[in-house]
Amino acid sequence: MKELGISREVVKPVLKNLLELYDMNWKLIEENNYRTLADAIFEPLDSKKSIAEGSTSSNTNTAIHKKRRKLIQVEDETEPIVNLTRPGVQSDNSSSSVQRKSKKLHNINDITRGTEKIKIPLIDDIGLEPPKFLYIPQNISYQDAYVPFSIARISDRDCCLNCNGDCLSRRVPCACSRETGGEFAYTPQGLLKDYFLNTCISMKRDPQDHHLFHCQDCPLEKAKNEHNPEPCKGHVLRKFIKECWRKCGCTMDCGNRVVQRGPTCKLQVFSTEGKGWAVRSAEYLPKGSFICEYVGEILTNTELYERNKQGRKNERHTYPVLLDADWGSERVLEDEEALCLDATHFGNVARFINHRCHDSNLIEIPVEIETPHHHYYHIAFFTKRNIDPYEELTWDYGIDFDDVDHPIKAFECQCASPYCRDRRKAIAAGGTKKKDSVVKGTASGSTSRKLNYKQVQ
Ligand SMILES: C[S@@+](CC[C@H](N)C(=O)[O-])C[C@H]1O[C@@H](n2cnc3c(N)ncnc32)[C@H](O)[C@@H]1O
Repeated sequence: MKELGISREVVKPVLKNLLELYDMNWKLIEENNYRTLADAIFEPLDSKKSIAEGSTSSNTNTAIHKKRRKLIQVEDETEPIVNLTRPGVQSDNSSSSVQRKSKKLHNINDITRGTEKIKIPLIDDIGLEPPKFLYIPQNISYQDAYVPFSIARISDRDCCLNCNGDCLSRRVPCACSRETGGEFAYTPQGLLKDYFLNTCISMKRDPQDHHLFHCQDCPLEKAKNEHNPEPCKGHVLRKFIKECWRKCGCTMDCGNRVVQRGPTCKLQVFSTEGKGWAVRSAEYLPKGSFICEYVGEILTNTELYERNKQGRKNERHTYPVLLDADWGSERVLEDEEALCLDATHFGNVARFINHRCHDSNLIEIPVEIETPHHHYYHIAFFTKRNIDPYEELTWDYGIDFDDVDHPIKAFECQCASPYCRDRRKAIAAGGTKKKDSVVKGTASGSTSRKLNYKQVQ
């Protein structure tokens, strides 16, 4: 304790109380590197500080937290973190299921089980239920999804067979830059270029200002109401990043291969009060940094609908992501081509990233890697601005909190954004927000309210 700058005078009375409480059993106090003692010292300090700051945030980067983190070393849990429910039965990942259940802290040294190049610890300060899922570093088809990767399906126009080394250092950009207008989306430092990132941010923020594609037979509307679907509300034709791949002559170090190399920053999963598990980075991240992909099972929309139906009564999904960036460009999509990613049972670190309305610090961008056919693609998260160490990483799920028919039911949003779209909270608090202050039409039929958000961007 002295090493942490805690004086004898502070330790002594706490220790005395603990010994009395534990019938002089030293073993209980020594366990986990004197964690009980540390908790007993820090907890009253933590709560005093939160009261003084009027804050209940669990991730406040205070000196106390720093000291405590130093002491509480992450245990190496050799047990797999899975306790997988049988296929088809949803595990409950709603915020209610991730509430504080016991005082036992579930720290894990590396949730990836060595499947990523980096270790991703799970740090529990408050005693949350451990997550029930299996970590996978890459997407995998559940059953019916049609995801054909083949050399023959990549034309010579869609790859750079004759390149070698690093495509970014070529004087004339190669064929793989065509998707991004003849310029690569990445800088030599591996960040997304500003112009590209800013266009993606603007398309997400103001979809109504961009071209919407309307499907003739919208898979989303069919999932909501199979027999009498409403007309398609429109999908934004999203901008894609295109990375070099197997048919390209460049090396794995080529600057146009960022997402496929996997996460590299110091990510951590941590516990929060109210939102369950969350993700942060232990290091500073400049604007345009790649964080991770959204990895999960590749499902057809029908499979997702079936899963929702089965799980509806008592359990909830993590938030599945529709791969709808190109849906409207085809007249009718076959069912096995309308896909989504579901990270409920199998997923990567992205399944822990929480939602924040409008001013989230991450944005999800479609990435073409193995196939030029946009029924299937990757979803990659990039930072929208510079991010300080230990800031929670969030993205806007695009939820329409008013859409009661949506296959995925919205949760009660606790994002704390001044632009929060969840009107139920405002109404419960006696607010009088009117329906006409809402503008329909983001991708996936989600809703966005017209606020002064633009002015703060
Ligand atoms: C993709 S998961 C995110 C990780 C999740 N917190 C966990 O512990 O597994 C989505 C779920 O997290 C919770 N969640 C995410 N963002 C939230 C928010 N802004 N407010 C409340 N709950 C949130 C909801 O339960 C949601 O269904």
